Amino acid sequence: MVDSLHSHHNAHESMQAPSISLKHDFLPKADTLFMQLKNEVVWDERMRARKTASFGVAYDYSQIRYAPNTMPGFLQIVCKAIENELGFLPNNCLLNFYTDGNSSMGFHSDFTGDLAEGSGVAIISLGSQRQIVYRSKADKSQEFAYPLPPGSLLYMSAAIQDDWLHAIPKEAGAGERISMTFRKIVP
Ligand SMILES: O=C(O)CCC(=O)C(=O)O
Ligand SMILES: [Fe+2]
Repeated sequence: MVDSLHSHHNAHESMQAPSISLKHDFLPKADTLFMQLKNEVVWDERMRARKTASFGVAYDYSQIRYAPNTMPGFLQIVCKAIENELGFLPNNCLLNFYTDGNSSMGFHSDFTGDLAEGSGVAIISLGSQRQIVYRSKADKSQEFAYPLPPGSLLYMSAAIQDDWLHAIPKEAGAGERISMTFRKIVP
């Protein structure tokens, strides 16, 4: 099922929800992939708030440079599934490992200047369910929260980043979560 909410670019836009799309049960066997990534990935610990890893083309993210890294076959399959669903083939997958409910990501917008024309950011969630919260840049009081169950696919167009910040807030009691963020980067 796809929940797609389209904002109308008018004066009341801040009252509209962000035009993300969220598809539940996109990825089968989310638990298996979670365990495989958790155990087999060489996690980068340069960041304080969470562990990360990058596959595919080199990528600069959050002031950290990730070297090019071969995309393993099982991630190439996920990239193909995303191409089927969203119409672009990602060439980078950045993983975020939130070890517990204290791991978080503060409000930010993703840089879109290096994304291929017509593509945005796709996020597959694995492990413990967390919420993503969108906050309107025009009216900070406007916030919209969406639960991200394991196996779900969230898509944000590049344009959403102009009008909205997003965050993964701390959540007491949450367990381990891995998010897989996919981009088609133009070198
Ligand atoms: O972990 C998530 O679902 C959000 C990731 C994110 O916003 C990012 O990597 O920029
Ligand atoms: Fe982000």
